[in-house]
Amino acid sequence: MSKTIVEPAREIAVRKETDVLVIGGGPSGIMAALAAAEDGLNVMLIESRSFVGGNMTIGLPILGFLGQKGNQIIKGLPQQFIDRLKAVRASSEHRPCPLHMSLTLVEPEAVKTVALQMLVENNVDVLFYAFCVGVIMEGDELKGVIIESKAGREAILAKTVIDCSGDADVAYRAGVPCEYGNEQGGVQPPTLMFCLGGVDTEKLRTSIAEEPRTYLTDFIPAEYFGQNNQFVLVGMRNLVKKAQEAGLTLTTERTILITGLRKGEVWVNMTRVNGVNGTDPGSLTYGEIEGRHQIQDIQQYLIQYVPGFEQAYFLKTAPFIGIRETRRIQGHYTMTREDIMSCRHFEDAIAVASYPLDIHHPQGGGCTLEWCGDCYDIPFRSLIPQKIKNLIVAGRCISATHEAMSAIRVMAPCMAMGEAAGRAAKMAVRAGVQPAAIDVKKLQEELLNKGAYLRPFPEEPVS
Ligand SMILES: Cc1cc2nc3c(=O)[nH]c(=O)nc-3n(C[C@H](O)[C@H](O)[C@H](O)COP(=O)(O)OP(=O)(O)OC[C@H]3O[C@@H](n4cnc5c(N)ncnc54)[C@H](O)[C@@H]3O)c2cc1C
Repeated sequence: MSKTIVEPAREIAVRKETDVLVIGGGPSGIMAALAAAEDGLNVMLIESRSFVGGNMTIGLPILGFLGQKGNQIIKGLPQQFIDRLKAVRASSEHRPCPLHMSLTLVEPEAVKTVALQMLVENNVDVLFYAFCVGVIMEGDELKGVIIESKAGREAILAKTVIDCSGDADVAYRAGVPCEYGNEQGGVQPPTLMFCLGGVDTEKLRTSIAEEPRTYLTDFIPAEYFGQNNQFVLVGMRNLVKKAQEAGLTLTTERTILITGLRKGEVWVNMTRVNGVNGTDPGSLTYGEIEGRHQIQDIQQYLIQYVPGFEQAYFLKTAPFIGIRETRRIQGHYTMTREDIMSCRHFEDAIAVASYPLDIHHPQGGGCTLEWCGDCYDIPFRSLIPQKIKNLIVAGRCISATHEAMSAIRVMAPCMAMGEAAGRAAKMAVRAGVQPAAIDVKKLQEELLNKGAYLRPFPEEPVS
């Protein structure tokens, strides 16, 4: 056992008592707080950084608004958020994409501003610069959390807590059984995103459309690039190989580029740091150091080998390294690969998703993708943790296997889960019952009334 010390017990101030407390202001947390606050409950959102948005601020397109058949499957509050972004020209349309089903390009700085505006307008009490580090329990009931900040250690008490930390921080500390990674404990590697300016994206896309044999892309047919100037490019494996043979250190097999909303800007999703544990600061620091180190060769590769990058220059890195996977809770139901591949319906569906299984291998530089051909439901039971009361979990750390998580983790479904969790928390507080005991039919009715999408029920019985 490593060396330990005993920290003396001490009295700490209760900073706030609230109805609903949301931990984490990423895609799921923003929607959870907005939904919970909709008709007047006291809602607080704690975020460790100085802005909301989570991974929506690291230069990624939002994936998953459209399903594999092209229909829009994420609506409701997430769509209202996109509409607000569109009003300030900070979001694209939901563009169909043969690989990702759809991509919605958003401007990271506007995400921070617009999401915060919406939270403030809805009277959500947002607290930045505060880390949730512990829980307050009475038996198996979660009564609140402990936060640490410049102000020291303080308590927040809440009737219902929603864990949207991505890492299941609250659930884990409360004693909810959690899993980490695949059967060998391997997690999908993180990526430090970065952005280049001065890219001739017109030249890039026309080169692919006109010379598909030279610029080979994965899954997405070359003609697609001839159609529009906002796209995600995955592939050019031959060029990556060539650059590696010429001595550049590239840790991924594929070129992954995302056009920004601003002319000439391209976000690069190509650093990979295998073995990083996103719940350990030492490991995260290693990820940041190694991620930054990798950028130099990737930039050189793009300038030397990829058309349109000849005049490219470095603009910025994302505000933090993007963590794909850490803990997942064990809930009342654990979503599996089979649920996704069989497009499964659930009686207690609270969101519909369609994104494929997409596993960046924990070792090596490869990736596996598998499509089910349509949509699958996310059941409410996967948001309800085992053993602990007063807690709902939303976002990438819900109860799902390593494989199923690789599909439900993209941001549009995370937002839809957040909305459902917020509405469920509101119902639980109003009725004075546990989240697990709310009437899920009423939750589904409210979701539909508020514009969310749920699939019509099939004729045959479902579980
Ligand atoms: C490199 C990379 C590429 C990806 N590509 C895409 C893509 O192209 N499109 C797509 O849709 N999805 C993509 N994803 C997946 C997606 O971004 C995430 O799965 C999704 O953002 C998860 O949402 P979330 O709300 O669960 O968590 P997050 O977005 O991680 O948000 C969690 C928030 O909680 C805060 N927080 C965490 N712990 C605490 C704490 N203890 N106290 C206080 N605050 C806390 C964090 O600061 C953060 O703001 C990618 C992920 C990565 C890492």
